[in-house]
Amino acid sequence: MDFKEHITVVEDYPKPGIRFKDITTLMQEGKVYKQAINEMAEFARKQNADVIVGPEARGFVVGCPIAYELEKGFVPVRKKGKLPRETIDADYGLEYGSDSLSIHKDAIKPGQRVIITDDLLATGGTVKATVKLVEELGGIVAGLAFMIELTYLEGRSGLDQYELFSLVDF
Ligand SMILES: O=P(O)(O)OC[C@H]1O[C@H](OP(=O)(O)OP(=O)(O)O)[C@H](O)[C@@H]1O
Ligand SMILES: Nc1ncnc2[nH]cnc12
Repeated sequence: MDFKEHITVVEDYPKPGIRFKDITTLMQEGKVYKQAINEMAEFARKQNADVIVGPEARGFVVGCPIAYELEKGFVPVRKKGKLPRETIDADYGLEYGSDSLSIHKDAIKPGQRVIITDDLLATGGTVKATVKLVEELGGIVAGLAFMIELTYLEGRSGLDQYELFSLVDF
């Protein structure tokens, strides 16, 4: 299936010079969305995932249905201040800003095999902060799965030790 033709490129959003890859048009097509999730879930299954982790907000859009399909748990990584119990935090930068991400301290058990999912890999700031949180809790990062990879931003660099899967390259 050609997933790329269902992704809309929006010029100069949210800032001049950014070509925003909008997955909402792909999500509107039920069969296309399902097929995209199935392919990502297949990767997670092959990596023997125990649990799926996804960063707010678009990481939930891909991570939750993958977890559901595999009958595994889903752990949300949220922007700082949004999780109600004790957290650990990590700062990060992204293509159009910077922020801080949090995970509940008891969300991952040491030795669990974790797949980190998100809609898109750009600079890699978000996924690297998420990897840091998972590893700090003793999780094993068994793979990283994205719908989209912006290869020109080289977000992969520094992630060579992890299995990385993406459905579509720009
Ligand atoms: O590789 P990076 O440079 O870190 O960029 C990728 C991240 O940017 C977007 O999220 P954003 O922070 O815009 O938040 P949202 O999902 O809440 O829209 C996207 O969903 C990824 O999480
Ligand atoms: N170009 C882009 N399109 C959509 N989401 C993004 N997150 C970071 N860069 C992005």
